[in-house]
Amino acid sequence: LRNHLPTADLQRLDAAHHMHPFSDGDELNAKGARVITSAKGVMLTDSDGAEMLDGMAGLWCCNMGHGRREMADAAHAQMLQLSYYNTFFQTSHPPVIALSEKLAELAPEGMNHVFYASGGSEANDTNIRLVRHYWAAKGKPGKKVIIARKNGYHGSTMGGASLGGMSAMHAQGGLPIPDIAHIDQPYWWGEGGDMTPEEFGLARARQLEEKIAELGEDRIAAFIAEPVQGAGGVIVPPETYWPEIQRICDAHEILLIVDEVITGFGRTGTMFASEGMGIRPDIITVAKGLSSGYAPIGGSILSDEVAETINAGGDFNHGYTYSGHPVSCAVALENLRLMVEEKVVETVAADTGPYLAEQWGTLADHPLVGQVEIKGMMAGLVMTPDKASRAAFSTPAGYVGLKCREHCFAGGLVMRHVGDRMIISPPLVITRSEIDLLITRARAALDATLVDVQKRGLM
Ligand SMILES: Cc1ncc(COP(=O)(O)O)c(CNc2cccc(C(=O)O)c2)c1O
Repeated sequence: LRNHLPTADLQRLDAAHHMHPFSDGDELNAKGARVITSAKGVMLTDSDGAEMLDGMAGLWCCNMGHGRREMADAAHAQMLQLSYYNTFFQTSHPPVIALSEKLAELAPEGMNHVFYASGGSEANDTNIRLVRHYWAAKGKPGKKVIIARKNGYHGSTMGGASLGGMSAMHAQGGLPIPDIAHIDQPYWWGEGGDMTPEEFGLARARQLEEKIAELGEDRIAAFIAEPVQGAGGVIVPPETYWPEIQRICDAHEILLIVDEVITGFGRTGTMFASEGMGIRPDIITVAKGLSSGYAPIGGSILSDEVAETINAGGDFNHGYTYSGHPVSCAVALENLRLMVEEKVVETVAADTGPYLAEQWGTLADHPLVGQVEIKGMMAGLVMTPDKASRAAFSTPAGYVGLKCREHCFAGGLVMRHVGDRMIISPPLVITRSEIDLLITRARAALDATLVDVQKRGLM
């Protein structure tokens, strides 16, 4: 597995044979990738033996932390028992049955059926086809349009990337696919102007009602949104936003898809963010924290009404080879068992989440920081040259963010940048002392970035 090659050799082979996601290949290959070789708890180790605090839980997914032996044992046992069988052709297997039963137990009331995928993008592709099939089964085949939001993120398949509102993704591959519409995001700091957050939240939610009227309710199938935008930069919507979205979905015959790929399984301090934010989904997209990243798995948790309509609608001609993969299901089941047994979500809600909020909040006094936002254990801050005017830096978006990210890595912390916002989403098992380490390293990176910014005369 090439675990013990020197870094330079690993980087050379990586550059020669591996195409990376979301990367500028030549730039990365000239520099050489950072090679992560092992991880334990919240700590990563790279091929030079350098240790880093994994402030991003991998990619928002390692909720239970890295290197849990119980997960390896669950995978090993299942591989020996039944390493693969499909769930097509009227077959099933105990791991997918047990996981589905567990998800029905953990999901919000009245959501008792799961369709599986290998990740969040595939699950959202399922959702596009499923909601269109749902309305056809209801005798309203014209209801095809799905409304989503600019700067939302729903994956990188043709469907997922089309639902997403990232223009750089749409520019490659002729996206979005037909019958996908976007409204603005509820990002007050960047787009709120002179409105109060409360006014802004209502205004942005009402764009949904305006879009429904513009396109015609008889053409709209669903609205999809993340409770809190993740890859968009941890955008926590104003309090007024979601109740208004819910009112609009209730008032008009459209399904509500809540994409909880990031926010699901404890990330915001409740098992699902929907519960904590009073949202009543018809479909919940899940992935990431479902298995804590130990094995690829995603899915769509359906309301009873949606499931019953699909089940009564004849053949639903959709599915994947690895829908309900037995090893992924066994690993996910063990992940959820550990999460519940160790009361991880309760601890996030009552102890480490509030502590992280308190410590993350101290960064608001840093000269570079405009606003800090946090929901459970996903947090963001925006860097600005002028807090009062909420100005952006004159450099291209992301220039200052990239500087800060490099200072983080140099200081032993993985913190993500989205534009000039810095974001964290640590493993939910992070302790108070590890939070202290995270904050110390984040502040040091902000200090070093401030020096860079002042040297360049950016503030
Ligand atoms: C809300 C949401 N929905 C769907 C997906 C797609 O899941 P898959 O990747 O498993 O197909 C995601 C994934 N989120 C994601 C994936 C890759 C990178 C980053 C980033 O923040 O840089 C975020 C996501 O955050």
